[in-house]
Amino acid sequence: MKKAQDEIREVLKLEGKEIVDETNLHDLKYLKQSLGNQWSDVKFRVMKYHLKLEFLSTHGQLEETPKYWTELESFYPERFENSIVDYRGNHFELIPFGAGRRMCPGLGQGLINVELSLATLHYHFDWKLPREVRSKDLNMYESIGTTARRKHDLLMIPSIHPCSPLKRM
Ligand code: HEM
Repeated sequence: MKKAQDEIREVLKLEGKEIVDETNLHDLKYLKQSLGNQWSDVKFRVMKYHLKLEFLSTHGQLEETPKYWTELESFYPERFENSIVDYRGNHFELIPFGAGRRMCPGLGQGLINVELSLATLHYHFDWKLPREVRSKDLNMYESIGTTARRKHDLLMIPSIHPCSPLKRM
């Protein structure tokens, strides 16, 4: 998370901006790499807003293809760093949008939604687990379904980062 936040905050600082928009997304390389490892359904409350984000996972696919990927049980976005494999249906090792004639026509829109939301949340807030929860004790089971969701909600506590204009509100 820290690595993704540093990347976003650096990109916006260079541009003299305080809000992430679509033009920044192509510079967020680490964030994009980490999406391949994301799963879940995140609900949270920031000030008076109740928000819900859903992430789709490639975890199941990674698990099924141990000969193509290493460290399958780890959150390891760097695995995509020098990889020619993309998610656009050209490489069957990673097909979060499917492949072929029936692949997802909403790929572009879907990605922008996920990247923009995630980049915004990373830019404006630091996220911590509640004090009594240790990351190694988190239950990472997924529920069964078309998409891979967390079986148990993940509760995180946001605090506004000094670079965010929300700090001045
Ligand atoms: C991150 C977001 C998304 C992911 C991961 C995703 C993933 C997928 C997958 C895996 C399929 C099945 C492809 C296959 O059968 O080979 C699919 C199909 C489809 N998706 Fe998405 N999708 C996303 C967002 C969207 C959005 C935003 C839209 C519409 C605006 C959309 C519309 C569709 C439609 C209409 C199909 C059926 C295509 C067909 O059967 O010909 N998807 N999607």
